[in-house]
Amino acid sequence: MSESTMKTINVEYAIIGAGTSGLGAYSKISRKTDSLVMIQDGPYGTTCARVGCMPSKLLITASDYAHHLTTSDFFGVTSEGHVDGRKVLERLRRERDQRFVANNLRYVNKIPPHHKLEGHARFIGPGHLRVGESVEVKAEKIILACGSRPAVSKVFEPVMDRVLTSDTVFELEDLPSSIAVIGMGVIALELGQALHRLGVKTTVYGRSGKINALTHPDMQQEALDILGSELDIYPSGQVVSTWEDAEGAWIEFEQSNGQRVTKVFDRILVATGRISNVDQLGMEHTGAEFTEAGKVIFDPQTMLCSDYPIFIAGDAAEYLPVWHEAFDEGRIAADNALNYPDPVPVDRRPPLMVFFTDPQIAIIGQSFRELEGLEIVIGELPFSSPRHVVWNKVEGRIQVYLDARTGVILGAELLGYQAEHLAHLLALAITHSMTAEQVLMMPVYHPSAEELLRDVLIDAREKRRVYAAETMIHSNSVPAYS
Ligand SMILES: Cc1cc2nc3c(=O)[nH]c(=O)nc-3n(C[C@H](O)[C@H](O)[C@H](O)COP(=O)(O)OP(=O)(O)OC[C@H]3O[C@@H](n4cnc5c(N)ncnc54)[C@H](O)[C@@H]3O)c2cc1C
Ligand SMILES: NC(=O)c1ccc[n+]([C@@H]2O[C@H](COP(=O)([O-])OP(=O)(O)OC[C@H]3O[C@@H](n4cnc5c(N)ncnc54)[C@H](O)[C@@H]3O)[C@@H](O)[C@H]2O)c1
Repeated sequence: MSESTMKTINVEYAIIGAGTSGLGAYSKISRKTDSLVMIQDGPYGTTCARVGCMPSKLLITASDYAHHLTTSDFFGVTSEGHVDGRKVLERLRRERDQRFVANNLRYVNKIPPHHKLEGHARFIGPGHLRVGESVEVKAEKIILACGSRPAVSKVFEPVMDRVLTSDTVFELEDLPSSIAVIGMGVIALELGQALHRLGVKTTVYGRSGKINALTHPDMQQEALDILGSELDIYPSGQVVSTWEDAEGAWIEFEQSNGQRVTKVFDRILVATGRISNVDQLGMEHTGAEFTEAGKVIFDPQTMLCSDYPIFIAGDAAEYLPVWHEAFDEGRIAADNALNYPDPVPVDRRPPLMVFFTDPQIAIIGQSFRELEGLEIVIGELPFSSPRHVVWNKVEGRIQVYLDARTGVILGAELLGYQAEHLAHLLALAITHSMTAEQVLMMPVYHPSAEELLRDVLIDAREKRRVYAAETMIHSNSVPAYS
């Protein structure tokens, strides 16, 4: 492409990526100026709606129905039925495309054409982007909202025809007969359990032996025990080789005890984490600063990358790669791009994450690992209330971490049926630095799952009293928490 045929666009703001974070940034900046462009490589619609949160939850809901077919006998309700894999996947894509993706596209379609540019953006100099082969963008301030992609290691190269990731699994015409799920993170457990419940012969291969989102060893072990009682799990080891023949894709897995297991599968779902797309932006041309691991240095309170007029948001930042954080970060980045060179730091919300497994896993605020060794008490109970007994869903555990001196709730780890709801109540309490006593003032209906929250806070309160007596701390002493 000669220089003369190259089109150059000069704008004040460029946003790379039209996902949740990029659109969040766009909605703020476009209210203030017309001098902006949002560059999108690949289909519009966002990772969340197309290949992330929404299709995965649609699959999980179908699997819940399948699971009821096999568990309703307990209630004296005999049910018969079978899973039609094609229909499950057709309905998933229909709901996804007609509701979630369509909603997003309606918004994107309303964006004026001169604010949108399609193609792969990469830096060729500070503030200077090449988009595809024929367009250049010169921008004073740039927001990196380019998301992430699934990591697939080289060991799977011989079986790539049978490898799926979260980008491709929802496009299957029919459910596979068997699947190896590689990884024991959130995607592996959510999709692995859903596929298993839909009748796919599923084997999960982990690496560390732990479900690392939970950090208390008892919580990790209980989660593994419960999920392992339903799923075929090899929790620790590594895939040492793969090959394909007429039977399918073979996996040779070396367990941490040195024993090797070899199995054949129709498909392999690789869910071993995601890599930020920032590595494909040519950041070396920007002058930005990097960590030793090669990650762009940024301030999570402003999303500003060092002192350059570059901001980062969403999964690209690899900070808190969940939807509500991508949404927040897009807005924080936009506000600070608008304020540049005077960024305004914001207090981030307490961390919150939910695994939509059964039982669910939820982590709020500071984890046990972060608090270990500090003056805390742990309220702890099995995840059971009269309501859970009624549901016949009594597996799991809840732990709530209190500042031992002040009683302020600092964090919690949950493993239990519909833990998401208690997790949100705890998130509210943590956001407002509430004490267990303050939460215990609210009315709690009987019989409700919230009775479990009340009871675990009473347990924490009692433990705090014992702690105070043992350490002679008066419960109204100077707060350690501020
Ligand atoms: C299977 C799955 C399930 C999930 N479930 C949940 C859930 O239940 N709850 C939850 O909170 N989170 C969930 N997440 C995470 C959530 O989807 C992400 O945190 C969120 O979508 C990230 O948004 P984003 O804007 O950072 O990135 P994206 O939405 O991925 O947007 C980035 C965009 O940038 C484009 N792009 C990349 N490079 C370039 C370039 N060089 N030039 C131009 N454009 C570029 C990409 O094509 C993409 O469209 C899930 C993720 C997955 C994969
Ligand atoms: N409910 C939700 O909020 C939700 C659901 C799905 C995805 N997501 C987002 O998507 C992101 C990606 O999810 P993910 O599950 O891919 O990543 P993850 O980081 O949660 O889990 C990856 C897992 O793979 C393991 N692993 C890595 N390399 C391995 C190997 N070679 N062999 C075996 N195991 C290996 C890791 O130990 C880890 O347990 C998450 O960070 C999450 O934020 C969120």
